[in-house]
Amino acid sequence: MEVDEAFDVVKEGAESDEGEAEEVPADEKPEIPEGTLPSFPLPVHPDAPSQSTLALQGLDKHIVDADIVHPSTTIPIPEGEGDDGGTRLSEKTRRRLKELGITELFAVQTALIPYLIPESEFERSLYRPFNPPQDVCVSAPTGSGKTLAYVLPILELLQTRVVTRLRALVVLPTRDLVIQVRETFEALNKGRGLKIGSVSGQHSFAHEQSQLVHDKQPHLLGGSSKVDILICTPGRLMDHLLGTPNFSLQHLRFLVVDEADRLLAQSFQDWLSQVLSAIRSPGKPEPPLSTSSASISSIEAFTHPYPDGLSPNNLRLLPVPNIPTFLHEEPESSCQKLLFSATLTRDPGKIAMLELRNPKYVIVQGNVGESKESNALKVMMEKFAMPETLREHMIITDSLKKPLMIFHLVHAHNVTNALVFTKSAESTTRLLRLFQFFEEARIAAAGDASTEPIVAKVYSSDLGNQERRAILEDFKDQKINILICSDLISRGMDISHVSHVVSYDVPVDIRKYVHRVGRTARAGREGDSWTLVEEQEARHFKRMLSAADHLQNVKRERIPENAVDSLMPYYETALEKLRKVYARSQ
Ligand SMILES: Nc1ncnc2c1ncn2[C@@H]1O[C@H](COP(=O)(O)OP(=O)(O)OP(=O)(O)O)[C@@H](O)[C@H]1O
Repeated sequence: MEVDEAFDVVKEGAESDEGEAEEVPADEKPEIPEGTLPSFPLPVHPDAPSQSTLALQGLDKHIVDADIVHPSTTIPIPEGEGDDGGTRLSEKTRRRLKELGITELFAVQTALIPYLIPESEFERSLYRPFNPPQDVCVSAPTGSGKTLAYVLPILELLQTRVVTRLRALVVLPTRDLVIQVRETFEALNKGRGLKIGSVSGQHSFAHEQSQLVHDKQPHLLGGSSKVDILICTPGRLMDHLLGTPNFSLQHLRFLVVDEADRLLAQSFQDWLSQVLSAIRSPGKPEPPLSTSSASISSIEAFTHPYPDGLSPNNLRLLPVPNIPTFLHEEPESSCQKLLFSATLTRDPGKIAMLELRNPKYVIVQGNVGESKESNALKVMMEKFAMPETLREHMIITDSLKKPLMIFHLVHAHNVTNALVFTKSAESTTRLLRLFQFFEEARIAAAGDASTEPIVAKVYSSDLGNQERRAILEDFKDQKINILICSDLISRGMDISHVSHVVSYDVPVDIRKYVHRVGRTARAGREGDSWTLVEEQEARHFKRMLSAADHLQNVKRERIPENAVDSLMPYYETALEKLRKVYARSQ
C-alpha cells in the first residue's frame, strides 16, 4: 500500500470512530516527506460512563421500572355498598376499617391493595396454575402502613375459599412481630371466619402441632390444615416443615416475607430454600404404562395412598392418564411472593435466591419527579426514604458526659414517651440503674411530694412474654415514661404514642438507624429522634449519614456547658451509687 493510501485508511477509521470528523480537502493534506512514516492520529477515548451509569450496570430491570409512589398519596375509603372508591375492598372490609378508625388508604396501600385484588374474578382465583400471579417487592418508610397493605388483600381473596387449607404464610423475624401481625389479621377478620394461626415457639411444639393440623396419621397427599393463614418465625416454621406430618405448603396462594432484608440475612437452617422447594411445582413422576391394570398397581405403589385435596399443580403427580392436547403447559405454583421492608436489600444475590416471578417493585418515596434510574439507584445505594413527619437531631458529646445528656433531654426537652436504644443488654441494665439513682437523688433533693419521678424500665428479650406485654401496656398508659431497649424491638414494632427515640449508643449501620428512628413518627404522626454521638464516633456516624444522602436531615444540637450544671449534683450522687453496686457485685 502506498503511504498516501495508508494515510487515507487511518483517517477513515478515525472518522467512523468519532462520527463527526470533517473532511480535509485533498489540497490541504499535510505533505509527508518521502521515506518517513505517516503520523497516526491519537486514539480517541469515549467519555467515561458516569458513576450512576456504572451503578446501574447489571441492575434488575424490574427495579428500574418500579412504581414510584409519593408518600402523600391517599385514597378515601367510601362507606356503603356499591362504589368502592377504587380500593377494590368489599363493603364488609370497608365497614370494619371504619370501626377501627381507618378512613383512607395510605400511599403504599393505594399502590398495593387494588393491585393485589384483581378486578376479574378469574384472576382472584386461589389457584392459578397456568396464569400465576406476579411477585411483588415493596420498599416503603417505617410506619407507612405496610402491614395492612398485605393483610387486607389476603383476607379479601381468601374469604371466597370453601375448604380450609394453608393458603397464606407470613414470615417475620421475631416473636413479638408475629403477635403484632396476628392481632392485625384478627382485628380485620372479625365476622369473616377465616382461621388464623401462629407458630413462633411461644407454646410447646406439640401444642402448636395440634393447632396446625387435624390429623397427624396417615400422611395425606394434600396435607391437612386447621388454619387458612399462618404467621410464623422462620426457625419454628422449619421445625414444622420437618416434623409435623400433613403440614403442607402446596396450597399457598401468598407467601409474605416481612422485614425481608433482615430475614434474607439470616439462614435459620436454610429456611428460604426449604420453603421455596415446598411451594415449587414438584417434578413429574414416571407416567403410568396404560390406563388399565398397570395404572392401578402404580396407584397402589404410590407412597401416599390417600390423595386428599391435592392442589392443581400437584394433581399431575397422581398416575391418572394424561389427556393429550397439542398445548404442552406445565402447571406452576399459584403462590405469590410479597416482600416488604423499609430497607429493602440491595444485594442482587439475595434477591435472586427468592426465585421471584416477573417481580413488580413498589417504592414509596418523596421525589416522584426524578428519573426511574435515579429512583432505582436510591434503593440500590441504600438511600432509604424516611417518614416525612420525623425530625432528627444529634448531639456530639464527650463520652463522660453522655449520661448527663440523656437526663438533660428528659428534663429540658421533655423527652418522655421515649424509646432509648443501647448497644447491648449490659449497657441497658447499667443505664437503667443510673437512671433510677438519678431520679431518686432528684426527688430527694426536691423534698416535695408532688414532684413525680420519671419512670424507666428495661424491655429486653430476656423477659417473659407476659412481662413484656405488661410493660408495653404500662408504657401505652404512660405509667412508664421511658423504655430502655436493645435492637430487639427496633424492627417493625408498632407502639403507639412513642414521641421520641433516643439512640444512647450510635447505631452501627444505616439500616439500624432507619429502623430505630422509625419507632416514632408513625402513621403520619410527628416524632423526634435524638442520637448521642461520642466525639470519637462523630466522623464515622456523619460519614454513614452522608453515604445515605441523609446528613443534611439530621440537625446538630449544641448543648451549652452550663445547661447541665443544675443536673450535676444528682448525676454525681447517682454515679457514686452505681460504682458501689458494681464494686459489690465483683
Ligand atoms: N390507612 C391507615 N390509616 C390510619 N392508620 C393506619 C393506616 N394504615 C396503617 N395504619 C397504622 O399505622 C401504623 C403503622 O403501620 P405498620 O406497622 O403497618 O407500618 P410499617 O410500614 O409496617 O412499619 P415498619 O417498617 O416499622 O414495620 C399502625 O399503627 C397502623 O395501624
